[in-house]
Amino acid sequence: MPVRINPSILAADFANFERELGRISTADLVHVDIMDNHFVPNLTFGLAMTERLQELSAIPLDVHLMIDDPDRWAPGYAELGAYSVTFHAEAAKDAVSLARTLRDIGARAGIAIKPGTPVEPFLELLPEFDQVLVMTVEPGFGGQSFIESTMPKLGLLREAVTKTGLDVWLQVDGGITADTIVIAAEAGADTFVAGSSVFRGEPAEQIATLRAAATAHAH
Ligand SMILES: O=C(CO)[C@@H](O)[C@H](O)COP(=O)(O)O
Ligand SMILES: [Fe+2]
Repeated sequence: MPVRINPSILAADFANFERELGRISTADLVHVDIMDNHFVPNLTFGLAMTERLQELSAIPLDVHLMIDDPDRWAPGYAELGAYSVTFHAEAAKDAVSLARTLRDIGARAGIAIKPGTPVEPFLELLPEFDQVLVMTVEPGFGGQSFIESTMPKLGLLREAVTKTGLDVWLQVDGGITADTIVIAAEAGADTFVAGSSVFRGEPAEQIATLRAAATAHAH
């Protein structure tokens, strides 16, 4: 199964995004964390900065919205050209309707769940989404430790995706390193977000290491 490695620019130098994007050119997508200091206790940036990243980036954008009222804001990220737009189930008023809007605009539609949110209610909704993001840390900050107790959710998702034959990517985000990526790949993930572990070292080397480990253990 193909795997995808998506570095999170939350761990990059915010004053040098153009240079930082150049350091991750071997990645599949660039993960862009949008935080509003309401849904999570941290603040990053919004539409204007993302629009500029879309212009600068040679690889597609994987937008992760950690914001209240995604029903209002998410379509704007699809309209600016983001390849994938993922919003949180806990914040959305009508997740299915929002996913349909995102797809109509031309983006892949993703739904994210926090570590404490059960996955079962979403299994029958899988045809409505292109990606499910199982958060492996509490959303809000980079550099946290991987929460392994989230892994059974991936098992359920992988089983449902295999059974239905749908093209739904299963993403993990938070605390992904060369060690934890093996656990997540074995559990069923195929799309991996990594911030600190990519930007802390030499990004091209880190991306290659993560890709090799995930490929060796993916389903
Ligand atoms: O969404 C988030 C955090 O809420 C992430 O995308 C982080 O940016 C991942 O950072 P690391 O855990 O890999 O440092
Ligand atoms: Fe993220």
